[in-house]
Formats: sequence, structure tokens, C-alpha cells
Amino acid sequence: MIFLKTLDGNLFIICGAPGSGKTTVQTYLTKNLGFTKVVTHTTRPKRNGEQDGSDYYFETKETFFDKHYLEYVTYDDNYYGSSFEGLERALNQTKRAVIVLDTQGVLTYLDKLPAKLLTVIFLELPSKAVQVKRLYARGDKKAKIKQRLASKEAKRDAKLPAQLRAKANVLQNAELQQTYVKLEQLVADILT
Ligand SMILES: Nc1ncnc2c1ncn2[C@@H]1O[C@H](COP(=O)(O)OP(=O)(O)OP(=O)(O)O)[C@@H](O)[C@H]1O
Ligand SMILES: Nc1nc2c(ncn2[C@@H]2O[C@H](COP(=O)(O)O)[C@@H](O)[C@H]2O)c(=O)[nH]1
Repeated sequence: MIFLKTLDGNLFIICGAPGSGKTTVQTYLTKNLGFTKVVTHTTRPKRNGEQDGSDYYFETKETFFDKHYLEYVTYDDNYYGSSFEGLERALNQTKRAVIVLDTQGVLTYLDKLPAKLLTVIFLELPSKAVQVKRLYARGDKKAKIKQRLASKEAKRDAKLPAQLRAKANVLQNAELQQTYVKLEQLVADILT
């Protein structure tokens, strides 16, 4: 384990399938519950409305490897990575930070960082049909949705991996207001 000295506070890690609501939940935590987002890096193209530096640091395949990462992964043929500095910066701001990771990244964080710092939330979808509907409503093109859901990473993250069963808080994200209530309860349980 590394980095023990300089990190202080709580890091909530959100994971789950495409369209499970990770970004939605992250935004709720930052807008309503005093969390600071850890912005990560990716080589995937921007979606409509996404902004460099707030949604992601958008990189090319060349600039991506100029940075040094706490961990990085390939997901649906794009690179994604998070830095120790980004995490430290977010925790220094509000002592409560939130990051969205794939499940491989979650396992790396659990391996590298102190357990007392981490709360893992795995978001569950009510059904595959709801998942497709939400991605389509977000503006994703049908072909993109098909490609993303066929990727081995999306298939892996469709269900909570066995290695995370004892570590993750599973939240069903069906009706959004109910999800927020469950989220507030979890934050209160962990942080008070
Ligand atoms: N409970 C909900 N009910 C209805 N719509 C929802 C709900 N949760 C999220 N959404 C909507 O579903 C879409 C996908 O949500 P979001 O982008 O948060 O998912 P994600 O897990 O971050 O997806 P991805 O992994 O593809 O980036 C968004 O348009 C969001 O507004
Ligand atoms: N291990 C990491 N996973 C990350 C990081 N940033 C995002 N993600 C995950 O990638 C997929 C795809 O994201 P999308 O925005 O293209 O839908 C998703 O599961 C994210 O949670 C990271 O730095 N490291």
C-alpha cells in the first residue's frame, strides 16, 4: 500500500454498468452533499455537452501517456486513467471526494489505498431494457450503444464482480428520487 501519509478524508467510488447512473449520482454528491469530483483522463471522444477539465481531461493517445497515473485501464478500446494528484487535490478541498471508475479500477484502489478512506457504491439497473432506454435518452447513437454494451468491459461491469461482493454497497437505481434518498442515508451512515 502506498500514499498513506498525505491522504485524509473520505473517497466515494461509484461503479456500475453503462447507463447505471454513475455520473448522475456523482453530480448529486457534488451539488448537494459537499463532495468534490475527482476528474479523470480519457482518450474517448467527447459526448454532447461534455467539457474538458470538468467532465474529463480529454487526451489523445499521445498526451494520455505524458501523465502518470495511480491506475489506468482500457475500456471499450479507449484509455481511462486517474492520478494521485487529482485525488489529493479533491480531498484537500472538501475532505470528501467522489470518483467514477470501472470495476478494475476499483480493485486497484482497494489494493493501493487505505480501506478507511474508501466507500464503494455499485449501481444496479432495473433491467437491460431500461439501460438501453436511458443511454438512448442521453443522446447516445444506437450504433454506439450497441458497441459499448458489447464490449467485454461493459459485460464484466453489468454485474457486481465476485471480488467486490464484500466491499461494495449495492444501490438499485430505479426511481431517481428514491436513489437519492438511499444515497443520503449511506452518506450519513458513513460520514457521521
Ligand atoms: N433513476 C433514473 N431514472 C431515469 N433516468 C436516469 C436515472 N438515473 C440516470 N438517468 C439518466 O440515464 C442516463 C445515463 O445516466 P448516467 O450518464 O449518469 O450513467 P453512467 O453510469 O454515468 O453512464 P456511462 O457509464 O455510460 O457513462 C442519463 O441521461 C441520466 O440522466
Ligand atoms: N479505472 C478507471 N475507470 C474510469 C476512469 N474514468 C472513467 N472510468 C470508467 O470508464 C468507463 C467508461 O466511462 P464513459 O464516461 O466513457 O462512459 C466507466 O465505467 C467509468 O466508470 C478512470 O480514471 N479509471
